[in-house]
Amino acid sequence: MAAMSNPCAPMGARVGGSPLSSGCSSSALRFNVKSAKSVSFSFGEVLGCDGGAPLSIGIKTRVVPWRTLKLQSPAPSSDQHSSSTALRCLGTLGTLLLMPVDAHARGVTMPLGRWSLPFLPCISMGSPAFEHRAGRGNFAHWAPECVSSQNTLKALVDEATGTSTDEKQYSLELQEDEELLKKKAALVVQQLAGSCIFLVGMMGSGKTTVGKHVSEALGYYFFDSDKLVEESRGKTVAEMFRYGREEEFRNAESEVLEQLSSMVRLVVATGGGAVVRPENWSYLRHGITVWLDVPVDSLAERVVAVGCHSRPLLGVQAHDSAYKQALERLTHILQERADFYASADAVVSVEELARKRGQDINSITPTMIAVQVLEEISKMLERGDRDPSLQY
Ligand SMILES: Nc1ncnc2c1ncn2[C@@H]1O[C@H](COP(=O)(O)OP(=O)(O)O)[C@@H](O)[C@H]1O
Ligand SMILES: O=C(O)C1=C[C@@H](OP(=O)(O)O)[C@@H](O)[C@H](O)C1
Repeated sequence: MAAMSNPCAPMGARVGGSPLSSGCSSSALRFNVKSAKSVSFSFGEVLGCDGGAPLSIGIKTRVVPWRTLKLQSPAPSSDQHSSSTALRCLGTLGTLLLMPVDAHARGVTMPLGRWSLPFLPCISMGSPAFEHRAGRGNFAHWAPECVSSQNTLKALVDEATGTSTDEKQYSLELQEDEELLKKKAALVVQQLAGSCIFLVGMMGSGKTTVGKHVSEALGYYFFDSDKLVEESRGKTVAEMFRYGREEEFRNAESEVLEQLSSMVRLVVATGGGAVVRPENWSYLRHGITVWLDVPVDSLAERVVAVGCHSRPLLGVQAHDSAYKQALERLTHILQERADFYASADAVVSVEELARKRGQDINSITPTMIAVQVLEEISKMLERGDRDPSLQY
């Protein structure tokens, strides 16, 4: 953003009560560039500049009530774009996340804490480095320190820890999704007639997370096949892989699936590799299989955010390039398995869901995905695609 000398000027919005068109207001609030804090702002309330240094503001993104969030910074070469992005961000209520300028740019993955507010524009104090350096990082590593020239910051932080209008709106939307899930489940549970649901998909696709929502809504039991394998062998998945015992893990996984296949009213999160063994399909076909299809870059962000130690197949070693390693490995694994996943009875494409809802992929919550899982199962059963003799 080197050439963005006065990004505020074209916006004509008000910052701290003063028109921006005359330049950046430094009286409203000054941020220490090293800072990393979350504060809440109302529309056009406060956006100051430190000694005339430009602010850059990331593209507005809907925050998921989940652990990771992808933030994108504006296109590096387009000042115009940055300005109009800034304007759009100002046009929302929300939280502004202040990031150290020299650390990270596009595609930042970070754990979310208290600042899980609906709209999270990402702002940084203008530094050419910020806009032009691609990087990834963990928010927790950034030193939180924020300096205000007035007492404004404290008020803003206080506001951030309270309940904003947006939070209310957001929790309302979450409630609506929960209601929708319950309604959908009440219908689909009849159609299912006790059949189990096996969620398949890549590691990190949300089988466990979404599966719990689906099972709760249906009044089904939930099982994570990895957990059952660990219990049956008295070792973690990572331990089994570490000692070169993938075969032992795969055998245990097949045993677990076989046992589950004779049961009813279950939602099962299968391990990402379960689909590869033909034998496993003979078990999975006792129930309804649903593929959670999540773009590979989102998968990489998620698994890196929670740490790759529990997913030994990724073989991610160095922390500083964890995302890159995970992305490469996941891409490769997906290529090998895509056809297997695609032979599931139903597919939920999170990308497609996001497109239909006009939202960012990272804003699609597990509850929304759970609704879609039931929707796809319902459509599939209505079409009569599935051989009824395969049901339990
Ligand atoms: N819809 C979602 N949006 C954002 N993060 C998600 C979503 N679903 C799951 N996650 C996160 O991704 C990670 C992997 O999810 P998990 O359910 O364990 O996947 P799987 O069981 O398929 O390996 C977890 O940290 C979870 O919180
Ligand atoms: O994709 C795979 O081969 C694996 C996925 C993991 O499960 P999740 O999909 O639950 O991460 C786990 O079974 C094991 O690490 C192998």
